[in-house]
Amino acid sequence: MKYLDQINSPDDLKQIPRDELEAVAREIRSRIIEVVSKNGGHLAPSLGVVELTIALHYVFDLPRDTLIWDVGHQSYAHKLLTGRHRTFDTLRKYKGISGFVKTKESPYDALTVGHASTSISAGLGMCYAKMLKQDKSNVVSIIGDGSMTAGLAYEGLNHSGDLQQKYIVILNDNDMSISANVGALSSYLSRTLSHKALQNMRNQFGQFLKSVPKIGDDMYEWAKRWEESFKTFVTPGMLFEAFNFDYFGPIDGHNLDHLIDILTNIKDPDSPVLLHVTTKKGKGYKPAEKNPVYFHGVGAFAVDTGKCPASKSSAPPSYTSVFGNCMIALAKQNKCIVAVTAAMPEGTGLGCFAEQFPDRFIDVGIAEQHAVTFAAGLAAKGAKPVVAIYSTFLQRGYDQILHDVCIDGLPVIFAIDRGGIVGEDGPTHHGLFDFSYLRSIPNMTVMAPMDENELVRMMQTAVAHQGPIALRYPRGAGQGVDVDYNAEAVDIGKAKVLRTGDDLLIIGIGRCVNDAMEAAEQLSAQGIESTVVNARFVKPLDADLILDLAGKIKTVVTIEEHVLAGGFGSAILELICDNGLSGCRVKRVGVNDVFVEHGSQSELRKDYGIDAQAVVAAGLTLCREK
Ligand SMILES: Cc1ncc(C[n+]2csc(CCOP(=O)(O)OP(=O)(O)O)c2C)c(N)n1
Ligand SMILES: CC(=O)[C@@H](O)[C@H](O)COP(=O)(O)O
Ligand SMILES: [Mg+2]
Repeated sequence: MKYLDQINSPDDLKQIPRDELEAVAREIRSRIIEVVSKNGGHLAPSLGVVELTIALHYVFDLPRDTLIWDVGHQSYAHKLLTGRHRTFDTLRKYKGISGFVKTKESPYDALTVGHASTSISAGLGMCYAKMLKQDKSNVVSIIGDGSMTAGLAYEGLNHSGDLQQKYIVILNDNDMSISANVGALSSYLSRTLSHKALQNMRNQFGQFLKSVPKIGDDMYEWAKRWEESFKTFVTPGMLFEAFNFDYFGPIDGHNLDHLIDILTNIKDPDSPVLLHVTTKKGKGYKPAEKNPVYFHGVGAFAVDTGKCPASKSSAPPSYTSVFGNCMIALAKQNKCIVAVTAAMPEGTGLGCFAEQFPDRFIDVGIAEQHAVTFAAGLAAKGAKPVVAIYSTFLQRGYDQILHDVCIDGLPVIFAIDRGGIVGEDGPTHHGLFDFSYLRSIPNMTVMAPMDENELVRMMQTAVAHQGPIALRYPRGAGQGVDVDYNAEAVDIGKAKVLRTGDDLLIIGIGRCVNDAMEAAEQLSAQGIESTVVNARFVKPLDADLILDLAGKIKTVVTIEEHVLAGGFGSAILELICDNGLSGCRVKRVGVNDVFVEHGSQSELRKDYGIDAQAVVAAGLTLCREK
């Protein structure tokens, strides 16, 4: 590619004549579409910021100046301009480059991101650290309108206005989150001239007014009020002006010349500046422009049609789709059921629910803390809220779960999707900590289904339960079992023996129960007969059953798609130890004390040892030591 082949850093970009940058943008779009059509990824967000990315790399002195991309899912152009054009084919692939901004990957990646709305707080911190070192280089955070719905963003804005650091925030407003954006963020009508000279003239005029004897101050205040009311009327940047940011915009985020001029004007600010740019999500690829929701995060697709290969009809339904169908069935029976999502209606399978029960479907935006406490309020007044939030994003609402739901034991259901290894999104998105962060909270019940039919049964259990309860299930296809949406509930704290054998006890939780069964078959072929238990509950454990079996068999293997620290296996160890079961030896299969990288779920499960082979190895070791 004529331009990308010669760009290994932003300095190379600066050598390109300004009137050829549009051609660079075309090449970048073509490269992004080419690779994402094969690897999958966040196409629409990245296509929407191609010009903005070029302008930022053209104006600022990277990596001395610091760019912080919020979420980082829109960073493909940034990667292509910072030496990753030749490795871009490995995007999101196992041991390839990440689909998000990642400090380990490049000196141009200032912060590892993936969870939304962190860029303002982190950027302010970087500003302050630079100030302490008399480092006058710029810090620029780029945050989307969807990510501006999170409270954390306002905490950062509020503090920025107080610290008055030399800081630039760019609001990339494409009027979309993953779905249509929610919340009161107003659409912006006009723009404020940003030219520094005009800003200087404004300041000089103010000084002149103040200098007029006797009436100067009053005239200045009057002029100031007039300007504020004009700006408030014409460019409602008042939200940001209230945070002591100088607001500029909104400007066309696809007009390269305009962007370069304005960024040049606002560079090296004397106080916090917010530049509001409007962009089109999916810009430059018609299917993505037409359907930015679908192309927000997409699998492999045919470039000419924009169509993804039809999923094999034989593929089992996803846990997510079964959850969505189950919610509709339950809501028909129970008028109290209300679904709450944090900006992920499609991802959590609630799209159809929202259509059928619009009054009982609430999307709070990217506001997981609010979602949980809002649900606590719903429950406190008789509703039966189902909070559907991915495991990794629910981490953001931990205190709200503990403080606002569990202390009072309010009947909130947590439908925790993406539990376990999620695959290509990598370490910022794997849901590997929820057993630990939930089971330590009094009044909380934690369960995980072994298959999609058991998910339905556990949802029945959850709706009937009069207290906080969480069920956690994985990303992707189910086990291919029949699903009975009228199946009866499972009894809380009761496990199920799936297979008997005297040589080894294998206890699995969630989808890992299937690995346990596979391992038992492999061990049987080697003369080792196992009892396999589907634990169903992380809390409360089926203590009587587990202690009885472990006391008899003495060799135990646990398996979970979760970190070992504080997870399901730890709970089994605590139970066995606390009950003085002597001579009982336990091996836990789970994720060691590391962050799991990105790749396919199957590659990662194999690489991190969360599979039948790992159970077989642990079982053989224990039995040989008998
Ligand atoms: C804390 C958190 N919640 C939810 C998500 C899922 N998520 C990723 S991108 C996104 C929408 C972001 O919208 P915006 O900031 O406007 O960026 P755009 O995709 O429009 O460029 C959401 C909800 C996340 N990454 N982090
Ligand atoms: C960027 C982001 O956080 C989301 O788009 C996330 O990647 C969605 O994950 P799923 O693809 O599992 O719904
Ligand atoms: Mg957006």
